[in-house]
Amino acid sequence: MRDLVEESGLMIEAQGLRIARGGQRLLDVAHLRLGGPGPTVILGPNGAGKSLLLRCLHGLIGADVGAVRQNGRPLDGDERARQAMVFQRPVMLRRSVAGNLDFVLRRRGLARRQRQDRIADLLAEGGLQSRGGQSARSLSVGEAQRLAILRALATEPEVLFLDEPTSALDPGATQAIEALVLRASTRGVRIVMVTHDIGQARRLAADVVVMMGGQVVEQGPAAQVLDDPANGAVRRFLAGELIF
Ligand SMILES: Nc1ncnc2c1ncn2[C@@H]1O[C@H](COP(=O)(O)OP(=O)(O)OP(=O)(O)O)[C@@H](O)[C@H]1O
Repeated sequence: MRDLVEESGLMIEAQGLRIARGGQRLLDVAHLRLGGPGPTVILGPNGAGKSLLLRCLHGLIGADVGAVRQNGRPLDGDERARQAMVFQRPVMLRRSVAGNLDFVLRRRGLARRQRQDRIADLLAEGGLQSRGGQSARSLSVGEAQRLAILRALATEPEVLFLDEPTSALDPGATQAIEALVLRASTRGVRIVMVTHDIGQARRLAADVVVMMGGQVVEQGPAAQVLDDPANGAVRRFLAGELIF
């Protein structure tokens, strides 16, 4: 397997992560390193543990045992501040579209003029130039997801976790999100994205992690994992068989 660490400044590493509830193993990840320059896509069927893993990597939930390290350091406040996360169904603040971005920029301590410039840039980046004054809660689902990503990008994260950001979207809205994510990746934001859409993994991923039954069953460069997986269950999943 290619060593992903050498290619990027930022490396996230999970070691011996285990979560069990009611005697059932939900997550059991022996070792995972995320550090390549392009997007990493975490792929797998429903209930595979993809969201749990993402939440652990972002420090939202702690594993029963095991640890997440970023750049060799425990995931403390300073390290977490370098991360942002966008959820499947983002919650918008009860403010305008611009107000949602302004909220984040204020917390970063930007002066009014700087905030205005940055908001204009972000709205243009997300194709929401004409929506700045509109209530964020009145946006379409696709527009709201774009705003959620812009709001995350407004924190200037080094790593952006995305949990199935296009699962409720049609192809056009999905394309707009994927373009936004790829531009962020090109600018150097480390993308780690969960999906169960194999086509999306093919379109976006530089590296792929496949999860099943709470475990990482395959990981590596996208072409290798998607076209020539070693694991039989992964082969069947990628071939479109119903895996559960
Ligand atoms: N707080 C919890 N308590 C008990 N079980 C949980 C909890 N959170 C998640 N689970 C269970 O852990 C398993 C993995 O859930 P997870 O949401 O990570 O799956 P997933 O791969 O993201 O699936 P999907 O694609 O459907 O979102 C599921 O069986 C889920 O019911």
